[in-house]
Amino acid sequence: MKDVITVATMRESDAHTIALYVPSRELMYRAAMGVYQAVNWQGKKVAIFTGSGNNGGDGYALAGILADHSVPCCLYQVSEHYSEDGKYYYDQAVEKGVERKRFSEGEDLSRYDILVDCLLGTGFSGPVRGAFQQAIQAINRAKAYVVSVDINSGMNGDTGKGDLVVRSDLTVTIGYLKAGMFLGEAVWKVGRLVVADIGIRLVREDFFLATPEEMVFPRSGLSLQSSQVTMMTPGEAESVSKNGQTIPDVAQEIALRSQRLVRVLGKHSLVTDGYRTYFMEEGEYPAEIASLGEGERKE
Ligand SMILES: NC(=O)C1=CN([C@@H]2O[C@H](COP(=O)(O)OP(=O)(O)OC[C@H]3O[C@@H](n4cnc5c(N)ncnc54)[C@H](OP(=O)(O)O)[C@@H]3O)[C@@H](O)[C@H]2O)[C@@H](O)CC1
Ligand SMILES: [K+]
Repeated sequence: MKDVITVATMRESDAHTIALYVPSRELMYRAAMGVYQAVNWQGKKVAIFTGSGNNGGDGYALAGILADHSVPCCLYQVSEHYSEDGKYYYDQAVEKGVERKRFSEGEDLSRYDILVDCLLGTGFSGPVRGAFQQAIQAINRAKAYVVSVDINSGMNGDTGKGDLVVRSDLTVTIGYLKAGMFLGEAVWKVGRLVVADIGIRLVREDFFLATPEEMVFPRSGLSLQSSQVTMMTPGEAESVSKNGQTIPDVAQEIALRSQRLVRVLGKHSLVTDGYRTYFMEEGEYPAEIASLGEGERKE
């Protein structure tokens, strides 16, 4: 069972960890090292796309690590701005002789085997702006293997939504899984998903990724094996959402009011009793669980 968290929890946990335990620069290095360790880079031509925040900073730190391991890479900068830690690792990458380019539309990316997406992370909000749009389109058009760092750029980490989102072959999420990656269309934008543990102290637990056997509901005493399950589609949950509620918010509210489990169907179904909320891990499920609640779909 793994924690799945909201962007707010991730950002608070980052800040808490930085304030009390680990300097932010060290966390950024660990994030980049986590990405480095998740991919076989040897013999590959690599381009790293960087934005203006700390997600871009992860990319600069990765460029330095790749240079240390004699893996050639080119930085494509989509913004002229840097975070403080990002600038530190950018300067290091420059010192190490990493090639750099300002990204421009129509860039030929066909020579690269791996594209790394460090454009936008948990600081992203609203529709994708400016040159970031062209960069995301260029990454999605390319034939190369795409690695997204932390969150696929353009995706809202809480809802999984986004009009223009990087499609990755691999997403290395930093610290903890983010809820948006399991909701709606997002699951089809994320290829393989791995977590880079960088020693973030979690300030609270939100949701969990679990097998059906691991899903227990101590506060309500309800059980997935019982018949007390209301089934909903994501569209049905969204249709009753109010005041910006996300799908987990809606499901939790309905579960608490009805004192039943609510299961929102999807590649990773969400199951909640209002107190504990799980996303189902992929896998073969026993027939009685797979068919649970049929005929009980919410109208
Ligand atoms: N120390 C830590 O906490 C650690 C954080 N880590 C990493 O940092 C990431 C979070 O970094 P972050 O907070 O700097 O935000 P991030 O996602 O890079 O981007 C923000 C920038 O994007 C821009 N922007 C926003 N919306 C936009 C839009 N719609 N369209 C276009 N641009 C838009 C906005 O620019 P502005 O418009 O304000 O100039 C802003 O500057 C996190 O995901 C993880 O990867 C790890 O290294 C571990 C340690
Ligand atoms: K990203």
